[in-house]
Amino acid sequence: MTDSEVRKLTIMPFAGALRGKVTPPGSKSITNRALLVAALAKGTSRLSGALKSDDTLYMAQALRAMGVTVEEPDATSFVVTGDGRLRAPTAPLFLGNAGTATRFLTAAAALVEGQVVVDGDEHMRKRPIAPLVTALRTLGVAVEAPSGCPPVTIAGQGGFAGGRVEVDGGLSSQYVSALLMAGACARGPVEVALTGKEIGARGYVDLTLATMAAFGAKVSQPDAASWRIEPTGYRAADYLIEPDASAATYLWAAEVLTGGAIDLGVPAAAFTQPDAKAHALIAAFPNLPAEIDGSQMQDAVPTLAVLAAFNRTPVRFTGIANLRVKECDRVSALSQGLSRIRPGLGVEEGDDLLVASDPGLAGQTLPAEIDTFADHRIAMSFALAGLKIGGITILDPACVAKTYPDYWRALASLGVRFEGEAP
Ligand SMILES: O=C(O)C1=C[C@@H](OP(=O)(O)O)[C@@H](O)[C@H](O)C1
Ligand SMILES: C=C(OP(=O)(O)O)C(=O)O
Repeated sequence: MTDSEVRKLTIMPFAGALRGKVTPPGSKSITNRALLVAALAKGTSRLSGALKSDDTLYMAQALRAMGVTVEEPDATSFVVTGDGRLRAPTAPLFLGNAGTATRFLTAAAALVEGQVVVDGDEHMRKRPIAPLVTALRTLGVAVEAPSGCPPVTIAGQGGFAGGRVEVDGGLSSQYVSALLMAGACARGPVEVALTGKEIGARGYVDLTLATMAAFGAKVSQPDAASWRIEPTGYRAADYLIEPDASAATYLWAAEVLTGGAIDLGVPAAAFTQPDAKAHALIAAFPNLPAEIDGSQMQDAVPTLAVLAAFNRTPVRFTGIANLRVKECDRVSALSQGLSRIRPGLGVEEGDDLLVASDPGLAGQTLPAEIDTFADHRIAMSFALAGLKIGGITILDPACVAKTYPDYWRALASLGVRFEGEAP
């Protein structure tokens, strides 16, 4: 059976405690940042511990299409050789549903001499990019995105002068990261300022700044809502990418749900990514707090929401409005999936998600087909419910390839069994 033929996967409940060792793959966020800044550097950079998945392979492929040499000597390394310039690709850049690749390359395309079309799949074509387009125009970049979503057409003029730009990072912090990374290659200093004080997940901007610094960029922060980037360009570097914290949340949750012990090979405190904050909450299970603000650990919300279904008391998720513009509308997908298990288990209240917990769900058989809406995080989080409830079937399980192609193999290595062949 090929991956595309695997339409559904039923998780067999796991009676005991999950034990074993699973190393999460490399961080998607850091891999795609490092690939881009390495491509903008002069010389050869070796990225190790990298993620190889749909999102990072789309980024690598797009960089190759712009004249950068990106080699893959093994399953977790990229060797990137550039001459400090990106060239105009001969065809549109197709980036699937990779938000990072799409937003980061939209800004970097301003450095190209010639036209670049940034496009994605039907899901990406519904994900907003207008705030980034507006910001790039302020910097004098000729850019069009008629629908407010990809495709985006950039008429690159080989760079831009620099100056001050305001950007609304409310819907996505990736707009800010995109401007920061491209900013180091402008002809003069760039000041990026937030229009509001709010930003979806500030930790991702910190991740951007850390990667930029590792490749020689100089960024100062005049105040909490603005950054000044010097026109240094990037220096090639060897860079070790840490494991993916969002991927780790499924393993942490599987551990507490089954009372097991899974060795991730890296302590939670060692992660620098925002989702590592979820570890402390997961460790509190089955006594999760009555309210969880998901704004600073957004990609961990699906994990926490499914875990919350087994908590002692209900949990309200707040600060998650922008989950509606991720790979799918995650607020809706989570409430629908939970309510398929039991009506009313997940309820939307405005942009909040209310999970009506019930520890008694564990051990029951409640057949439910979970529509993943092609969203890897919906697939991976609802698989956790299947560890405790009989009859949980994940539709389109191959969608995990976006960020964690080995997910089903990782669960199987811990002893989890499936009905249907795992992709
Ligand atoms: O910068 C990044 O690497 C990311 C930022 C977050 O998105 P938004 O900034 O769009 O909320 C996160 O959900 C995404 O998976 C990765
Ligand atoms: C939101 C996500 O991805 P992206 O925005 O990078 O497509 C995610 O991985 O959960």
